[in-house]
Amino acid sequence: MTDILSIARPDDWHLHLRDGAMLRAVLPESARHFARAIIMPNLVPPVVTGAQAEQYRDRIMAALPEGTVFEPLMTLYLTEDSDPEDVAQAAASGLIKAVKLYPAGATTNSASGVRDFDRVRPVLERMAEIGLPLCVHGEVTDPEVDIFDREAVFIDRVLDPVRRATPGLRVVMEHITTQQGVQYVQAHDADLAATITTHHLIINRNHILVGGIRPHYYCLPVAKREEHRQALRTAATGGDARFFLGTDSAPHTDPNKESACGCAGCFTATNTLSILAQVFEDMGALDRLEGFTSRHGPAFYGLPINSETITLTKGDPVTYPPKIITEEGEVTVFDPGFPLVWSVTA
Ligand SMILES: NC(=O)N[C@@H](CC(=O)O)C(=O)O
Ligand SMILES: [Zn+2]
Ligand SMILES: [Zn+2]
Repeated sequence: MTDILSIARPDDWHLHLRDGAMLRAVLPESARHFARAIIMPNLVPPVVTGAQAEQYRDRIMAALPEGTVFEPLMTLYLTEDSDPEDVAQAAASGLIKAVKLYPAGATTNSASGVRDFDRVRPVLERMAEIGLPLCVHGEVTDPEVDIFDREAVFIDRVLDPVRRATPGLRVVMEHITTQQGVQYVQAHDADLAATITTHHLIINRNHILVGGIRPHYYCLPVAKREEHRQALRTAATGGDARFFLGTDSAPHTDPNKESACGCAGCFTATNTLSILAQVFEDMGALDRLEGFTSRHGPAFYGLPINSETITLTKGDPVTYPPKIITEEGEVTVFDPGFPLVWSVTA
């Protein structure tokens, strides 16, 4: 039985760091274990231009505790007014590693997102030319579509047509939650990949709703039926390089979660690696953890694998703070519902 595991230092390919006091409080939680992260641009106002991304990157670096090494990989928020030239320049300078597509109204801070896909065609075509990936929040916003079907319908109605219309466009389906998402990735080539979150490997929709409503398990896309969670676990642990970790760790203060209209997002930065080690052990796939956390993502983004390593050790139950204290309020750390026994020891 393996109880010590050394892997290349992980990266997080989908992370919300926010700004100001929240940024200062949550950044150390990610930087402790992760070398790099794709930083989501859904601030208020959103990070749309190269200049805004540069300023945001500087604020992140300024918030980094002394002696900590962490590289934020910046993204731009795609709007109908995004300028293809600005996007291309930000990519050429190495500042940004992707552009993020939010359908307008699909999730937290997505009001500036895309309504009419024809209006972003010039940007998408430019991205295809230069090989810059598009990260997609894949849910339709049509009020007629049931919230549990919004990802599957998005694939048919939006994603597949956009990909056909833009040959060569590299796409990451962010935080997939369905069997349909897994199958869509498997059916295509290496230009299409998907991130999978930690929490979607742990919870299904019952965890949110049975025995009382659990606001800290509410995120978007919302967790689906158990069969979908099983499909995600099989995909994440199966060794296919098109699936990699994007935690989607998304802090909201407790009052904003525990509310009559609670915000969507699970905060998993603190205990993600302990949880993932348990998932991979349960699936008999500990030898594939490194691929998911540390190798597949860099391969897709064309970046080197981190040369440092971290060590996971199985032993006494891991203690972690149930809440992170911020100047804006407390943020509850995701509770996987079982004791964690894998700790990051080095
Ligand atoms: N995942 C979430 O439930 N929330 C994210 C937005 C997102 O990734 O869709 C957030 O910014 O809070
Ligand atoms: Zn999203
Ligand atoms: Zn997200």
